[in-house]
Amino acid sequence: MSATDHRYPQRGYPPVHLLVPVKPLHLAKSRLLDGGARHPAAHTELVAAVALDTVSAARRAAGVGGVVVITSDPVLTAAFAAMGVEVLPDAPAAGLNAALRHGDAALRHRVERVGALQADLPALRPDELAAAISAAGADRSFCPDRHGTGTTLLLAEPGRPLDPRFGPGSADAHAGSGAKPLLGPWDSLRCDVDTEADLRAARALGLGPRTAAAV
Ligand SMILES: Nc1nc2c(ncn2[C@@H]2O[C@H](COP(=O)(O)OP(=O)(O)OP(=O)(O)O)[C@@H](O)[C@H]2O)c(=O)[nH]1
Ligand SMILES: C=C(OP(=O)(O)O)C(=O)O
Repeated sequence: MSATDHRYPQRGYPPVHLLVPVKPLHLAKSRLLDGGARHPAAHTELVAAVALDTVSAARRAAGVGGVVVITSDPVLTAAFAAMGVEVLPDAPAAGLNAALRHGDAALRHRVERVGALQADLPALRPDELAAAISAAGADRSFCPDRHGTGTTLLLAEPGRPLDPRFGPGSADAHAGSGAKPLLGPWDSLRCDVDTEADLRAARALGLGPRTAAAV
């Protein structure tokens, strides 16, 4: 679909509803925990703070019609509900892409466009997410992480399935699925946090308030 798609001549493109999957806190971000730098309780607090900052920033981005978290973690479910964020349980509990496909199916009958955003973007700036969504137009698109191998954002074409291909080498997998790479100067959108080095990079960009307090 081209950026001048005739279906959206006057009002621009439909807003995207972003699915944000998060593992149960005690299982999430094991590579950060393996660094041994913090106590398990501090680790879960940090992972929760990162997810909350990510979602909070995403909700404030132009072009985002809503954010729906996919998780079975009870602490996260309560925290997001308190923020007024819709939460879907993790089904069929068969990994990240299965959870996203399930969320896509749950949403697509009631929204025009679905996307997926990683939950580990603690420096995310709403203006950078908005700029990436704008650059996507109505095309199936993805934003590679700062290493160029992973994916932080995937946008389906309006009315089309998300067809997520997250996992090792997902940037190539998404490009191979016909998605357009979004390669603008959006450091905060590209800085997902898997390791202590990633966390330092995010800190240099400026952490969200909950993450800043947790580190
Ligand atoms: N709901 C849900 N989210 C998942 C699942 N697997 C991964 N995620 C989330 O998807 C995002 C990307 O996953 P990774 O970057 O590999 O994060 P992770 O699995 O927590 O990290 P590692 O343990 O270090 O591999 C993270 O926010 C995870 O919490 C899953 O099976 N269900
Ligand atoms: C699952 C992914 O995240 P990460 O590479 O951070 O594990 C991905 O980028 O597809």
